[in-house]
Amino acid sequence: MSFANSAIIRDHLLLDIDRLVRLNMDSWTGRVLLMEEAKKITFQLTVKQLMSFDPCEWTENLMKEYMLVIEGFFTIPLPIFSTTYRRAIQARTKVAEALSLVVGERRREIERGERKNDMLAALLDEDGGGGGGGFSDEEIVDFMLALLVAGYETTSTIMTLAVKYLTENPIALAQLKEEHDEIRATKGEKEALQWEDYKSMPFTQCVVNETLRVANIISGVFRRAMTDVTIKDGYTIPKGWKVFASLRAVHMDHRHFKDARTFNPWRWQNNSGTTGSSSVNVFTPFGGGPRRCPGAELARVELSVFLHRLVTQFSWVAAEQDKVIFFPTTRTQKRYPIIVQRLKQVQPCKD
Ligand code: HEM
Repeated sequence: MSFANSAIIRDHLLLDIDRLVRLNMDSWTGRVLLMEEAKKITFQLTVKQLMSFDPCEWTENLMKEYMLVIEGFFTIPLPIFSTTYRRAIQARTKVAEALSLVVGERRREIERGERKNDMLAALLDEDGGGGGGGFSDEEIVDFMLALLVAGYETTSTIMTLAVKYLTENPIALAQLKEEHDEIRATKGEKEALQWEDYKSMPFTQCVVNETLRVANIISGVFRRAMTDVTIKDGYTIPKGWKVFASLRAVHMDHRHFKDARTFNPWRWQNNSGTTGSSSVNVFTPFGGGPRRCPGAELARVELSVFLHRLVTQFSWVAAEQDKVIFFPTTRTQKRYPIIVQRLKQVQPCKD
C-alpha cells in the first residue's frame, strides 16, 4: 500500500504539513527545545495523515501515552525490574484502546456512507474491496502504531540535526535562507507553500541529503540471506545467515564521500554527492530494495517545509553547547535548546 507517494503528498499532505508547522511555530518565543518541538510537529502530522485529526486535547493525551511507549523501547524488557518498561506496556494498551475506538467509529461512518481521505480510510478500503481477506481492527491498530513509531523519531531527529548543522555552518545557512526568502517574496507571509515551491528548492535538497548522510538516523538494516550470496573480494554469506548492513559505515567512507565527516551540502550539487565513480548506490539513508522506507519522500517534504518556515520567520542561536550521540539512537544530548527571535516581516512597497 502506497501511503505517501508524490501525488498524495502534493494533493493532500503538503497543505497540512505547512499549516501544522506554522501553527506550532506561532507559539515559539525565547528559548525553544528544538527536539521537543520537532517531535510535537511530526506526531501531529502523522496523526493527521493517519486519521485526519487536527491537534486537540485528544491528540495531546494520545501523545503523552505514546511517549511512554517509546521510552519503553530502550529499557530491559523485564516488567519486574523496569518501571519504565511496565509503564510502556500499560501505555501501549491505552493507546491501542484509543485507536480501536477510532477504528470502530470510522466503520460506523462508512456504514452511513461517509468517507474520509486518509490512511485509515485506505486500510478500511483494503478490508472491504481488496479481496485480500481484509484487516481486523487489531491489525489496523497495530499498523497505525507501527507507522506512528516509524515516522516520529526519525523525522523529528532529522529536523533537529539539520538545524544544528546549519547553525554551525553559517555560509550554508545563509544560502538556504536566500533560497527560501526568494520563494516567500512571491507570496504573502501566511500564504501556503505549493508543490512547485517545494520543487524549486535545489539547495534545500542538498541540505536534506547531507543531513541524512551525516546524521545516519538509522545506522543500518538487517537482512537474512535467502541463498548463498557471494560479495566483493570472494566472501560468501551462507544461506540463512543474518547480516547487519551498516549504512553509516558507507556514508562515512571517504572513498565515497570526500572529507566524509564534514557537513558539506555543496557536495550534492553534482547530484550523486559521491567522490568515486562506482555505479553502486552508496547513499541509502532510507534503506533499499522492496523494504525501502515508504515514508522517504514524505520525510523529505516535511523537513523542507520545516526549514522554509524556520528560516523565513526566525533567526536563532544555540542556547548552549549540545552534542550528537549515536547510541542507542541518534539524538542530541540536551534536545538542542535554541534562542529564537521572530523576524520582522518586510511589507511590499505601496505606490
Ligand atoms: C528522516 C526520516 C526517515 C528515515 C531516515 C527513515 C529510514 C528508514 C529505514 C532505513 C528503513 C528500513 C528500510 C530497509 O529495511 O531497507 C525504514 C523503514 C520504514 N519506514 Fe522509514 N524513515 C524515515 C521516515 C519515515 C516516515 C515519515 C514514515 C511514515 C510515516 C516511515 C515509515 C517506514 C515504514 C513503514 C518502514 C518499514 C518498511 C518495511 O519494512 O517494509 N519512515 N525507514
